[in-house]
Amino acid sequence: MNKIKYKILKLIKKNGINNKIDIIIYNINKILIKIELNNINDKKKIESKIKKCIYKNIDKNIKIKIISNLKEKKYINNIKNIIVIASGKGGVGKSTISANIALTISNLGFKVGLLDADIYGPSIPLMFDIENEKISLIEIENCKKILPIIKYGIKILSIGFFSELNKAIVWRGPMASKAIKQFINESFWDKLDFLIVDFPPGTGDIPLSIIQELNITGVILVSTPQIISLIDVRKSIAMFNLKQINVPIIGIIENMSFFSPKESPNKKYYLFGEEGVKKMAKYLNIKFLGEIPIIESIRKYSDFGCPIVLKNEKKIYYIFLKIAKKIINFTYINNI
Ligand SMILES: Nc1ncnc2c1ncn2[C@@H]1O[C@H](COP(=O)(O)OP(=O)(O)OP(=O)(O)O)[C@@H](O)[C@H]1O
Repeated sequence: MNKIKYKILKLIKKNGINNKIDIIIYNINKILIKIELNNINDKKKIESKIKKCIYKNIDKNIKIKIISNLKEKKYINNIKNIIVIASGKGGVGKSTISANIALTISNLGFKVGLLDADIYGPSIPLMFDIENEKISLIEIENCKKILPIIKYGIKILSIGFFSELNKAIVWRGPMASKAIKQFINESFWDKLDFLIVDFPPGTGDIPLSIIQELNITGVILVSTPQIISLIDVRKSIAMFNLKQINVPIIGIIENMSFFSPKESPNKKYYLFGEEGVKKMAKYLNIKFLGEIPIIESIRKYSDFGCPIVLKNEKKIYYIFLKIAKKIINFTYINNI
């Protein structure tokens, strides 16, 4: 047995696969190969190379099972891109940015869904004035599915629809990730080009277990320029970069960058510090996607249930348009 094991290891190395590998031979016809991967996307390619060389050089009737240290994430057929909007700290504008980006991408002609997965404070229903909407089910191929609510041309589901107002739900990691998974897999999104996910802030076990379940195309981080927010967002960056997680970071957005009073629009007051996110992005070699100033109407229209990009405020719309185009470009490059 050891002879065969050694032969297979040699063959695998000869085929240019240098990953750490362990081989268990049950009997001459059945082997298990454990392989250490850095990226789950390499699994299929390596698997087929290994199988090919064993079939060709040893025996084409051997049953080979290959397992890896990284878990394969579920791919959702009808959703082309899942974009997560995350932050280190709460209250930095993650939901505001999720809502406005979703609407801007939709305005460019894409089919967009918005999933409010922020179990700590789901605010999308308020921002879209759909707090009192009732969720309905639809039967598709003998299966009951949740029907997202359609508002301003996008499909929306929020964890807030399933919790009574003013009643806090005590979520645990597995419970939250199961609920989010159900939201994605057991809802009738139909075909989507983009599903924007407003993520719970931080690096606790809840965001972590959700990330492990989803096939995320890329993440966008949001931070204000103040030090306390930067410290927390760096923890989130480290989490997304973890070998076991390995979610591509599309870039970072600086929110509440500065304030310009109406009477002197060219003057900028850096209330939370100047260009903190921009500098950090450069230092960490992360793409800086744009800065959004503090503007009263952003807050006002969100509270009224109609995100600012739907209003005729060209300057703000162009800020979101530039960011949206960077996201779309990222997905084009990544989906090739
Ligand atoms: N650029 C901005 N200018 C003015 N107000 C803003 C801006 N960005 C966000 N806000 C306001 O700040 C508040 C917090 O924003 P938001 O709810 O989007 O943050 P969040 O990070 O999603 O918070 P949470 O983690 O609590 O869900 C909201 O009232 C929102 O309208």
